[in-house]
Amino acid sequence: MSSPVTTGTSGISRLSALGWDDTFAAALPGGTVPARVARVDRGAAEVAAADGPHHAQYSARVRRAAAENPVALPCVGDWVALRLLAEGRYELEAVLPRRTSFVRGGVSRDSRGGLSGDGQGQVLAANVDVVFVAEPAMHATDFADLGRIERLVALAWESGGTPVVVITKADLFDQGLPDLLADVAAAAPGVDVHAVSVHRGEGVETVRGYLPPGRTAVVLGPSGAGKSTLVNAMAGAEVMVTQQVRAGDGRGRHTTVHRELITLPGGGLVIDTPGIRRIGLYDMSDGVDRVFADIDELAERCRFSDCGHNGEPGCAVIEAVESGDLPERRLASWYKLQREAAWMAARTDARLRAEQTRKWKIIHKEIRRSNRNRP
Ligand SMILES: Nc1nc2c(ncn2[C@@H]2O[C@H](COP(=O)(O)OP(=O)(O)OP(=O)(O)O)[C@@H](O)[C@H]2O)c(=O)[nH]1
Ligand SMILES: [Zn+2]
Repeated sequence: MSSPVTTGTSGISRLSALGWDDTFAAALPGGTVPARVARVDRGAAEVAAADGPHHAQYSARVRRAAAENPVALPCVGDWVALRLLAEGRYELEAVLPRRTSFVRGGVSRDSRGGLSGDGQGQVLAANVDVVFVAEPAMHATDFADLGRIERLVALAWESGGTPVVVITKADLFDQGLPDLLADVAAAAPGVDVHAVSVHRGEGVETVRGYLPPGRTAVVLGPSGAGKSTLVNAMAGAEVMVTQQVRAGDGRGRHTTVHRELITLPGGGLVIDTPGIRRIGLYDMSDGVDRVFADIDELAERCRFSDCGHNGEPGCAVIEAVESGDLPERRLASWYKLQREAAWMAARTDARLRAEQTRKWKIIHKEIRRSNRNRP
């Protein structure tokens, strides 16, 4: 019997161009066809399947699961199982297990790479392989911000994807570029770093090389970093709306309103959603450890295993700062991200929250008592 769910060879190659592979195939329920989510609406998704684009309503099961935990909601980049209801009418029956995901709030990745946590997380993008962290060599009157790179690289690791730092607008900073690249490499150990000037056509091919057919990327970075310009250059066409920098303050503006899963001509995909554009710092404690692997390594030589590198005796990290081996800026950045990560965790972890409330009550009591005892 020929079923409507058969996918021919040309369909398979179209699917693999979208990132489909054996791992996803193994998770596909019987009697369904695979598709990738290109955009989500309330209760429905625009998807790309082997035979083209479809509009698919969420099944009752998907809606129930999402009501319980929003992480179960389909998001851009998800691979999903479609069931044919009637000629041309599909239902989105299941979200296939995500390989990577950008989650905002409340949820973190467990040791097996799955998602855990009891907070109200929201998945911003899924199954992203490469995370380009775009930072302009120079932007208005500011130089590249190493702290922002560290933050976004940590976020990239946390997603499960592979970060690649792209220093954009290299043409604006010829002189300092070698030093800058060395600083960036030190700020993101184990991460590839490239300089790009789209205006001069330099470095674009190198970055393009990370996106063969079927690989999916996001580009993170501040507004005006040149993200859209870079994607358009990689595409060889205008696939993203770029913003002319406003006269006067030299800053770009958010203008991208369009499809959210972009297939580059010649292969590779780019996810660009409003959420990904606004991504800041969410749950990222693992990511912080990884981006500060050098500090982690030094910390093994601290006298106390739980050393906070904050004036404890025998602290190898402080010693490294004093001897000049570790830039002081980097330790300051570590403090800051560590605090933020702890705060994010505290905010979303009910148990920890209760414990902190208790702690604060005790502290407040102490304060009140010491105030009372004041002469
Ligand atoms: N000098 C120089 N300017 C660039 C380069 N690439 C991009 N720009 C300029 O930077 C400005 C912002 O570029 P966009 O690509 O719109 O930046 P974006 O990161 O997508 O910005 P948002 O959409 O606001 O997030 C534009 O005026 C670009 O022409 C480059 O290689 N060199
Ligand atoms: Zn220490």
